[in-house]
Amino acid sequence: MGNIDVQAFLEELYAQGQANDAHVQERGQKMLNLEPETAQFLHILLRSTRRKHILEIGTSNGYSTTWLAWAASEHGGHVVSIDRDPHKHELADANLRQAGLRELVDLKCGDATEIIANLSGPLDCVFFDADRYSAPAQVGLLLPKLAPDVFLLADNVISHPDEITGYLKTLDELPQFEKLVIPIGKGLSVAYRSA
Ligand SMILES: C[S@@+](CC[C@H](N)C(=O)[O-])C[C@H]1O[C@@H](n2cnc3c(N)ncnc32)[C@H](O)[C@@H]1O
Repeated sequence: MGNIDVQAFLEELYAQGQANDAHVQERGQKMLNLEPETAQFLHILLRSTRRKHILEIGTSNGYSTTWLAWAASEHGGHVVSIDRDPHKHELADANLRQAGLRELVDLKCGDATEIIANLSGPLDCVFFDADRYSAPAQVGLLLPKLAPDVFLLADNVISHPDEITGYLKTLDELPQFEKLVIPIGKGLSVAYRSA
């Protein structure tokens, strides 16, 4: 991972994202980074449970991806992260290089549902942070690719309750999963199935 101070890098990257989002008008140009406390919670969760095969849907400029890859780096894991925006894909590439974590991340550029259809498993953690309307179909495609012991995580439960309803309903149809919503940041849905 090199000698970089990843925590300091992440603080700077978050500040850059906030500054960008304050001045750009178009939503597609905003970075919409995860709240730092949510990102840190994911980092602790993934590190402590030694997640090795992590999928992130919604890379943006790589802020949350860096947190996930940093967690994975502790125990030989890796991350696949998807975003359809080529400019953000390039930013994430540069940011992960700067963080010294690029080799742990497979960045994929394109529509998440299409990419997921061709992805191989097993995955032991999926983090949904993109187009919430597509998430139910993505869960369906991912089910056969999930490890027996797996987390399904999704942000924006409190901030976008209407948009995330379909995803939460889909989770309700999966009785093997224990679920809760943590009121951290914009509201994090945590679903866990044990082996
Ligand atoms: C909220 S941002 C992700 C923020 C990022 N996880 C972070 O914390 O730094 C959502 C991202 O999802 C991407 N996105 C939205 N819908 C998508 C889709 N259907 N397929 C691929 N990417 C998508 C957008 O381009 C955007 O960069």
